[in-house]
Amino acid sequence: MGRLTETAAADSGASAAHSAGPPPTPLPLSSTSSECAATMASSEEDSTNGGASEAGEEREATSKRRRLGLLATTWLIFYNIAMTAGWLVLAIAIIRFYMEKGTHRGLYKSIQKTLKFFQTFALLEIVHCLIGIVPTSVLVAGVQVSSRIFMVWLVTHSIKPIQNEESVVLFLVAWTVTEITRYSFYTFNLLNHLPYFIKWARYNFFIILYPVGVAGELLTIYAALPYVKKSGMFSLRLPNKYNVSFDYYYFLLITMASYIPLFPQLYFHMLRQRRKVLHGEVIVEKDD
Ligand SMILES: CCCCCCCCCCCCC/C=C/C(=O)SCCNC(=O)CCNC(=O)[C@H](O)C(C)(C)COP(=O)(O)OP(=O)(O)OC[C@H]1O[C@@H](n2cnc3c(N)ncnc32)[C@H](O)[C@@H]1OP(=O)(O)O
Repeated sequence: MGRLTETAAADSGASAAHSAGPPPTPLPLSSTSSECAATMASSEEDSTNGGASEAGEEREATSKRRRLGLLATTWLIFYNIAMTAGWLVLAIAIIRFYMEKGTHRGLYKSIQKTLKFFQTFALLEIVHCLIGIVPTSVLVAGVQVSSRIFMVWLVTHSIKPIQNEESVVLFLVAWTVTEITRYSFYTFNLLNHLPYFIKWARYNFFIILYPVGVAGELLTIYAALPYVKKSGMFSLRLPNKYNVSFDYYYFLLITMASYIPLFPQLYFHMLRQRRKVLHGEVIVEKDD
């Protein structure tokens, strides 16, 4: 797979573009996501810019909403509120479990239904990109969501003996904090009332949480390997009527290896988003 995104950041041009009014943002929502070649300008400048910046932001937000359409905006607000609530419920359940039991053993079992429901619901994020109501690249969202779905259903749900591993707690906590921040960011952003600390959290927490979450995922898959090898689960041995063989053990090894090229791309994508949103850089992104 080639690079997920390519970025040309123009630091100096950004502030000039902003002081002249709303930046020349094309219509990321009107182009198809597979094209996903969009020039995106920042939605906020340094707070030092004061009223002019706020007026520019207001105009940009209004024109963005108009482009998005009432139906899509209403749906996204509903979706983001539901997801924020879902991950909040999960956070409360995790904290309560620890306070009552004082151990992580049994935690996964007690929260698994909520986790499975809301993480599976997140498949809609790929649909949002495909139909063009959010400007995220299908590829970026696809890798992010599918790796989570894979972890939930094909690893943690399917391989019961690993459910009490500490590494499961690691990715659970990283995902939960990330998603509460991310979905509340989208919600407030759509409502045009985004508190700065949520924006700050959205584009800073991931710096630590992404590596923590990925470490948790990789350690969990690693812990699953002996069970998969012993049980031969999800594997197809020859001879069989289809004349194909599949070994889930090697599939897991390949999946672990695929984090090496894929994770840095997601991480650098987020670093670019951070520069765009928090520091006002103009970013040109395109899919391969
Ligand atoms: C079959 C097996 C496959 C296995 C594959 C294995 C390989 C996997 C390797 C990598 C594995 C990663 C696993 C993940 C682990 C974790 O999550 S750990 C916890 C920490 N995680 C994070 O911090 C996640 C960070 N990632 C994300 O936030 C997203 O997933 C993202 C897709 C990368 C985000 O990208 P993007 O959407 O481009 O960034 P934003 O800045 O948030 O949004 C851009 C614009 O889009 C608008 N938008 C997006 N979604 C919505 C929405 N739901 N509602 C409204 N608006 C939305 C957003 O407002 C932005 O708009 P503009 O302001 O106009 O730019």
